[in-house]
Amino acid sequence: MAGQTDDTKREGFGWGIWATGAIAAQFAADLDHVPGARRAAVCSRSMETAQAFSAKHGFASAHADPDAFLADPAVDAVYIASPHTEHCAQALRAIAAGKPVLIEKPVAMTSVEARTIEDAARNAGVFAMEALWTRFLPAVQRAKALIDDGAIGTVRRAEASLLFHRPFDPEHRLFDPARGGGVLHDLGVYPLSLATFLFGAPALERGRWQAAPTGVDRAAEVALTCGSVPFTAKVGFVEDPAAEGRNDFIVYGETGTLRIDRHFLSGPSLTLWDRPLETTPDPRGWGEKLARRLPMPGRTVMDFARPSRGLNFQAAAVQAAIARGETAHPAMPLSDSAAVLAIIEQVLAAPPEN
Ligand SMILES: NC(=O)C1=CN([C@@H]2O[C@H](COP(=O)(O)OP(=O)(O)OC[C@H]3O[C@@H](n4cnc5c(N)ncnc54)[C@H](OP(=O)(O)O)[C@@H]3O)[C@@H](O)[C@H]2O)C=CC1
Ligand SMILES: O=C1OC[C@@H](O)[C@H](O)[C@H]1O
Repeated sequence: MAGQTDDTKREGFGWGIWATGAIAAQFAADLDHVPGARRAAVCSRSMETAQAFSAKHGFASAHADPDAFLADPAVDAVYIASPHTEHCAQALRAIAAGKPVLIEKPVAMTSVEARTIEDAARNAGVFAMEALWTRFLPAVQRAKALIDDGAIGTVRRAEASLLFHRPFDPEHRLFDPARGGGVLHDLGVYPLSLATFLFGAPALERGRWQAAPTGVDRAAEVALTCGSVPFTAKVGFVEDPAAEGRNDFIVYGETGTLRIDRHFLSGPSLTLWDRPLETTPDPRGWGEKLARRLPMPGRTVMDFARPSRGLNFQAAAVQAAIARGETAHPAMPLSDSAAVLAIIEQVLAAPPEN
């Protein structure tokens, strides 16, 4: 262990971060926007890396031994930011040590693993949640309230896309089977989980996918019924930047239409139309970009600009749930995480189409 935590100076809620990659750095930065949060400790596979990350982001201590990290009394909760394949084992280890856990998405590789984490947390009386930050964004919370309050009438159907420019690279975790590569686990969880949150439990109607040269899924289309709402999602890692998707989430109601705008996973804004539409304008077009700045009859744009990436809202929700003595968050229960992984398993059980 490097660094010292002076017990007399420990105030607030101490976060420990397990892993030091890209999202770990963004979470560490977003802790600036979490009231009461304190940067307690970092754990890496290498002490040198842990110390460098700790120094850069202002953590109190650095660890290369997970047992010492999990025994650190300054850590009130652990944020797991490793590749998907590590999530389940690390979460179970943290729970066994009595540390609440916020586990990056996907919470695990399989629905069975997700349920194992859920059972372990419940039995130990320790908090656990998938870090599906999108559910906690103010724009998404507002979208749910609008839908539930009937602002667009009965929901007829919904659709979403997330196609990101990610050229094939066999070394990258996204394409590496050993590190949980594949678009459904990486991006697919966003639309599937959000549809589950907004409309209800998912049931698979149809699914298809294409494989990357490493065998993992690089594109997929999924049709679900969530609650009673038909929902379709397209996800992909695309070679050509021009092939990126609309990356928005559209809810078609009987009296209105609501769009969580591009890129919906970070909830930058909402657009509400006061009438039912069969489609909405493509957010990538210049006309649409201009239209969003101008007042338009029958159309309201709600802006949710913020200084953070948006990981802070889930962290604040976790702190509050732990303060209430909960072992799960009502807005993101692990049963939903398991249900989404079960859908992904059903889709990938069929052979790829290429
Ligand atoms: N919420 C969001 O917006 C995002 C979430 N994610 C999720 O976060 C997780 C991590 O993604 P990301 O940060 O992009 O990944 P990175 O590859 O950038 O970082 C992963 C880190 O995990 C640690 N690690 C532990 N075991 C391994 C291993 N076997 N191989 C490689 N690294 C390992 C490493 O830290 P060390 O060397 O210190 O041990 C590494 O730096 C994923 O599950 C992903 O789905 C990712 C991006 C955005
Ligand atoms: O969670 C994520 O969101 C943003 C993507 O770029 C990244 O691949 C994914 O892990």
